Amino acid sequence: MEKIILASSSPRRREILELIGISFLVHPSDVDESYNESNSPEDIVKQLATRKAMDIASYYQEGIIIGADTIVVLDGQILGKPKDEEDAFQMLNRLQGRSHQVFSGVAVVDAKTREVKASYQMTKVYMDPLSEEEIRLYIATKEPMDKAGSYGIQGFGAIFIEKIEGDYFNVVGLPVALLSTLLKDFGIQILKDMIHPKSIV
Ligand SMILES: Cc1cn([C@H]2C[C@H](O)[C@@H](COP(=O)(O)OP(=O)(O)OP(=O)(O)O)O2)c(=O)[nH]c1=O
Repeated sequence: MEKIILASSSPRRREILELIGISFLVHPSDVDESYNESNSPEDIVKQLATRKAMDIASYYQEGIIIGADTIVVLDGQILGKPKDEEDAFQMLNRLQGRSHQVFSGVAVVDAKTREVKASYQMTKVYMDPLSEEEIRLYIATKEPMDKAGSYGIQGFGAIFIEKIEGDYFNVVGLPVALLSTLLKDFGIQILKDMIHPKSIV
């Protein structure tokens, strides 16, 4: 059976992969995550996911490497992770009371052949109005600081997400149904090949 390697430092991505019961190793990439602002959001997340997966593929003779990248898009402008608390405040102040898009790219690389398959998902997220005080209280939890758009739908942020249209896991950082489709292109069927015996109850 092929070894699966998650090229990510994100605990959320690890938890999502654990949810579906596959066995994998974690090997985070520290490649440069800069991008060309004139590219489309979908191209940016696919490129960054591919860059992370290709970087880690270079350490292995064989195995299937998974990379991912998530950004928030508001009025055509990309919001990544906040630089500091003030930046988080600015982002949340812009996002509150309206909808935005979350794009996640996923790339799967076969380390042996260097074949790459990359795709993306978009989820529309509606955020409730937030007062300045609420934004400051939320920032004080530190939850925003390592997340695109400065919020986590899976944490305290759940309190002010009114609804979403699209894949929830895409917002958290790993659109797992899309990943499953990409893995099929490499001959891997999660339910048939990969479910870890310990996860079956
Ligand atoms: C919008 C949103 C983002 N996020 C997270 C997902 C990603 O981890 C992060 C965006 O940063 P990324 O650069 O995509 O990922 P990362 O730096 O955390 O990890 P790595 O590059 O090593 O894979 O924002 C949430 O956890 N919840 C949310 O609701």
